[in-house]
Amino acid sequence: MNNQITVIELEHVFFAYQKHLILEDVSLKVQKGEFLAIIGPNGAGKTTLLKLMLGLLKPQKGNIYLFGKPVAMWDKIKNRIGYVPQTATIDASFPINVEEFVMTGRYGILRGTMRPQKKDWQIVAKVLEEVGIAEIKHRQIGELSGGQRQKMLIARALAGEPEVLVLDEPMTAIDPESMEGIYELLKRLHQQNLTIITVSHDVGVVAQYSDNIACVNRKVVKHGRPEEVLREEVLTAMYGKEAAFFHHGPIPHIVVQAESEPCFPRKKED
Ligand SMILES: Nc1ncnc2c1ncn2[C@@H]1O[C@H](COP(=O)(O)OP(=O)(O)OP(=O)(O)O)[C@@H](O)[C@H]1O
Repeated sequence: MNNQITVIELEHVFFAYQKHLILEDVSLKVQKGEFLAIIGPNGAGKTTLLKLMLGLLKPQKGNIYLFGKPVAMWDKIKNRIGYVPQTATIDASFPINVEEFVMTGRYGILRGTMRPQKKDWQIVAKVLEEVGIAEIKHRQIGELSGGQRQKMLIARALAGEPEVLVLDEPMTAIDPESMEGIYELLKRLHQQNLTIITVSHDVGVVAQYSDNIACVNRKVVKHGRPEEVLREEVLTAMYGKEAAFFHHGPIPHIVVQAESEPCFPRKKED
C-alpha cells in the first residue's frame, strides 16, 4: 500500500435491528488502496457492517467516517463508492439490455445532465470489456446466466468510476472459471489503486488477493494480514469445530462450512 489515507473509519459502532444487537463495539479503518476481505459465519453481521459503511443503515452508537466526513455530509460523496449487493433486485422483464443496465451505474453522476453523453458510453464500453461481458452488451437483462448477471452488477458498480468498490459475496452463482476471472479483475483494479472491500465465504481464496482480513462475528474478532488472521485457533473460535482446515504452504487453504452457525449466543427467538 502506497499511502495512508483513511477512506472509511468506524469508531466503537453498535448496531441492533429492533432489540437484537448485531454489531457490538466495532472499530475498523480501511486505507486508500487497501483490499480488505470480511469473513465470518452466516448471520455474523457482515452485510450489516457493509450497509453501515455505505450509510444505508445508521448505528445506534458510535461514529462512521467516509473520506473523513461524518454521515451527515455523505450525500455528495456517496458516488465515490460502488456497491455490488448480495441480493440485487432486478426486474428481469424490464426491457433494457446489459449496456443500458450498466449505464444506470452512472446515474448518480449524471444528475442534472440527464442523458448519457458520448464519454459516458465510452466509460461503459471500457467497463464491459474489463469485466468480460462486452460480447453480450446487447442482450436483454432477463436472458443472462447467474454468472453473467453477477458480472453485469460488478460492471454497473464500476461504471460510476468509484474510488472504493464494496462487494457482498460477489461470487454467489458464479462458476469456478468465471470466479477466478472476477478475482483476477479485482486484483487488476486493486493494482490500479482502487480500494476494495469484499465479504466472502471463500476464506482460502481471499487470502491470496487481500491485504487484510477482518473476521466478523458480532465483533471484529481479528483484523490484520492474512497470515496473522487465518490461523486455526482464530477460525475455530469464529466458525466452531465444523470448520475444516487443509494446510498447504504458509497460508492454510481453508474450507469453512457456509452453513455454520454464529458462535455468539443468540436468544431462541432469533
Ligand atoms: N432487516 C433486518 N431486520 C431484522 N434482522 C435482520 C435484518 N437484516 C438482517 N437481520 C439479521 O441480522 C443478523 C446479521 O445479518 P447479516 O445479513 O448482516 O449477516 P451476514 O454475516 O451478512 O450473514 P450471511 O453470511 O448469511 O449473509 C442475522 O441474524 C439476520 O437475520
